Amino acid sequence: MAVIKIIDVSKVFSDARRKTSTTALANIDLTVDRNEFLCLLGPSGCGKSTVLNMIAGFDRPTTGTVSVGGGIVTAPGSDRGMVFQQPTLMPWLPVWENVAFYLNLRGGDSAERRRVAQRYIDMVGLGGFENHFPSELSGGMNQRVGIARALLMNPEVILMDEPFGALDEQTKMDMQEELVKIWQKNRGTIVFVTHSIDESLMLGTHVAVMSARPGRIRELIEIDLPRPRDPTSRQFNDYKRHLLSLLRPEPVAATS
Ligand SMILES: Nc1ncnc2c1ncn2[C@@H]1O[C@H](COP(=O)(O)OP(=O)(O)OP(=O)(O)O)[C@@H](O)[C@H]1O
Repeated sequence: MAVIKIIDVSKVFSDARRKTSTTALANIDLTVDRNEFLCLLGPSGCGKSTVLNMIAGFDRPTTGTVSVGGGIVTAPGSDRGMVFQQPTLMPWLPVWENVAFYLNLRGGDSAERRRVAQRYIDMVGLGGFENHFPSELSGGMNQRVGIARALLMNPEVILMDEPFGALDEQTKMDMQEELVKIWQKNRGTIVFVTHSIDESLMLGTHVAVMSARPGRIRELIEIDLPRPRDPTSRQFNDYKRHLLSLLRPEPVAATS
């Protein structure tokens, strides 16, 4: 069943001061079903974040519609949790209060908020660090805090914008494994932006390959690989070859 529906969406950014405009997206159609893990893959500047921001409700399409759970998106909402490349934590709050941030906004019993937060802290493997402050944690651990905070909202969809982009290779692989485990356990729908072919193949049930600006969906591919995925397997590399060919610049027609 479709949770996210993007229908004929274009996005033009206008700069009144410079009197210029940029067509970031042109006529995008994309459907994401419940429990899918969709990776949006494409070169820098092709509009991946723009698509995610429109699903999140941070931005509006110039034409076309984006809907989540049957309703047209007009603003951010608690049905969509966002995880950014930099985890945007409150440095003055300990881990557990960062994770419980949205519960804190609602008020209520502190012991109960702490209990709920602990569940998600344990889920992302941060048990024992509840009372640490973000400055006392590594980049990967802070990113786990951001993921726990998004999971706690129990949103319909989780939107992730290159969440592991700033991490070293080893931490990135650990986090990918962890995220897949959490997704397998909780299910739910994830849209994950990346420019890494390997990352998209390690994670996605589907990969939507975007073309360079103006962004379009070149192909939506279902990834039929067993988990845990083996990046050295023949099937993995068959997909990789195909994705590479899609990401190569489209040939320009020759002129005489
Ligand atoms: N607020 C904005 N105002 C003007 N132009 C914008 C704005 N946001 C994005 N753009 C332009 O839209 C295009 C797509 O940007 P976007 O950030 O969505 O790409 P991306 O694929 O996520 O890139 P990257 O992988 O480098 O983060 C780019 O040309 C960018 O300059």
